[in-house]
Amino acid sequence: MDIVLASGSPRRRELLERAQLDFSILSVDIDETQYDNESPKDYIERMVITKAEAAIQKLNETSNATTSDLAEQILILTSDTIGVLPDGKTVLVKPIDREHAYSMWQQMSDSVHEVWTAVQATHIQLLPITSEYDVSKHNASMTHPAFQIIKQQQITERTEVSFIPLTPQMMSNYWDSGEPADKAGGYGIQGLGAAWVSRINGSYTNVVGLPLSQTLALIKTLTDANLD
Ligand SMILES: Cc1cn([C@H]2C[C@H](O)[C@@H](COP(=O)(O)OP(=O)(O)OP(=O)(O)O)O2)c(=O)[nH]c1=O
Repeated sequence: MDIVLASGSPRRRELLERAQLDFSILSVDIDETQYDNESPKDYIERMVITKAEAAIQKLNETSNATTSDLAEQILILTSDTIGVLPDGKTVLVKPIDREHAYSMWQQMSDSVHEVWTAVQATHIQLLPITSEYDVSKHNASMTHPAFQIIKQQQITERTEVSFIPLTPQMMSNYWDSGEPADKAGGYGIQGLGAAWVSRINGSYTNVVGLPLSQTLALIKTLTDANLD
């Protein structure tokens, strides 16, 4: 079964490459706006499902054109990373601007927050589907192949991250580095952001965006269950 990492994140690609698996990349773009009163758990679970649905739609568009290039069975991996404050409700996402980053960092300064990464593995298979349609008012039907979900499974891994006290100068310098912009909570533990982290409790790769050993276990569960 082919593995497709449906992610535009270079961190996720680099982490999965460390497992020396064959996989390909499919970038998907979805609306990541949190609903009003949506819990962190509901939000992150919805994100990985929506990313998987977007990937299936993209593959189906491709399969209509070039079916022969695609494997008949694919395992799609989608992932989403958020920060969660100790109130258990406030979600830290990618900063939309400097002020947004500062307001998140003020709440994380000299405190502990959690980083949650959800991973969904979605096993899909190319199957014939029949669609009914109306040609010149005569009913007709057409069969064509499309990917359909055979099985899906999710995990969510949580890591505690402690931050040192942050000064306005530190925040200003860090924002100007450009590193925070595309990262949940506005920091990268794998980059300059490491200087702000005094301690972590849990998986490091989870903070970077893909809990590697847990993701590999998930892949194994789904592929073993479905391959001869
Ligand atoms: C906390 C933290 C997050 N991040 C990154 C991981 C994720 O790429 C990003 C959170 O945004 P996500 O929406 O989870 O992912 P993404 O938009 O980068 O990629 P995808 O196409 O898969 O949706 O923040 C770090 O790189 N380092 C960190 O320390």
